[in-house]
Amino acid sequence: MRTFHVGFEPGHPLVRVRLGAGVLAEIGSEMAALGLSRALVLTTPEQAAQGEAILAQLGPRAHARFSRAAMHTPIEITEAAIAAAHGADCIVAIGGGSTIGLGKAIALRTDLPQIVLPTTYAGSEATPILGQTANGIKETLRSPKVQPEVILYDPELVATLPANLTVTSGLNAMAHAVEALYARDANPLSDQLALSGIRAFRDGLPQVVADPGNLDAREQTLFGSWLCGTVLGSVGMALHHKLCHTLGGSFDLPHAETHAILLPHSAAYNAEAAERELAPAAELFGGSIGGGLHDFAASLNAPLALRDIGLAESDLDRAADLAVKNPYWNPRPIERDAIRALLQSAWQGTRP
Ligand SMILES: NC(=O)c1ccc[n+]([C@@H]2O[C@H](COP(=O)([O-])OP(=O)(O)OC[C@H]3O[C@@H](n4cnc5c(N)ncnc54)[C@H](O)[C@@H]3O)[C@@H](O)[C@H]2O)c1
Ligand SMILES: O=C(O)CCC(=O)CC(=O)O
Repeated sequence: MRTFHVGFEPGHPLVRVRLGAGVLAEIGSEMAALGLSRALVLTTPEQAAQGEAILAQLGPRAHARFSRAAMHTPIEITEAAIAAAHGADCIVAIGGGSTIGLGKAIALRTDLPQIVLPTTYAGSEATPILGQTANGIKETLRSPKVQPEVILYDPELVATLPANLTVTSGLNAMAHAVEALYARDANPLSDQLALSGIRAFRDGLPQVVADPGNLDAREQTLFGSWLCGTVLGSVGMALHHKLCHTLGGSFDLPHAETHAILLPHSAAYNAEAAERELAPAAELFGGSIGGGLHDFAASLNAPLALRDIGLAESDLDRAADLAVKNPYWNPRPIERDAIRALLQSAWQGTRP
């Protein structure tokens, strides 16, 4: 089992990270080390039984369970969770980005410390970023208040992740790292974190798909998730994340699948403008970043086409309009016709 403490910017809290099979059993000792004794345990409805098991594990250190976490952190659910948090002195979140997002939203408003146990590869646990939705509009903020204090990565928790979510969630994590390579504020440390994260998934994902219970490979991919989440939290994102937020927010497309489908296309869009920055990643996928990522995703049976996850072809014009509406930095200029062509290609699932 590995334990380390990391902090990147002045004013941001030091994060305690533990990684290894069996670390799930350490929630109580982590609470004790922080002087905490009344945990609010968070899950989605689908993972309520896992939350119940944690309540039993924590015994007198358990305060209550709230199992209504939902994608994109709707504000009404946060308000209900804050009511359930009354009397608690910490949050224990077990789940993917949705559950961790709810913990962050509560922490933003209450300052309760967070102990998180990720069960997907999305990487939210490693960032000071919170996306939340009010009146159908999703907004993203950055604050040291939302960064979880303790992350417990237990490979046994991702071993139950269904094959499709294993693959799409892994590609979601890789997307953070690919965009970090050409970020305007990239630096030598973020480059190394990003490349190590991409490599961890390039090597580990095929192994966990072939053998979901392979705990060594699950640990390698969880470590990749921490690397990719950490770069997401450290440098700015560009075209790929903006497109995913547009498609997720305005067309209600599922988060991880949308990332998985768009990644080869957004990487290809930027391939020439960021040739030098992307070169080490392209090398990991046979020399072509867009085509190589497409082949990698196809080899893992990832969804490849937006038409297969609910986007209508008639939505592509509006999606392109929305994607170019608010200008943002990207290595290649954001041009409406080129974005429309990218979306067409991603809708059809064509190899870029
Ligand atoms: N703020 C950030 O830094 C950040 C980073 C990445 C993602 N996100 C946010 O996270 C959300 C998406 O998170 P996600 O992709 O992890 O999905 P999720 O948390 O919504 O989980 C998807 C489904 O899989 C289930 N699940 C999770 N782990 C499981 C497991 N091990 N076994 C069986 N079922 C399991 C969940 O209960 C849920 O039903 C989005 O809202 C996204 O915006 C935020
Ligand atoms: O919660 C969000 O949507 C913000 C974090 C983010 O951009 C990561 C992602 O899209 O995977």
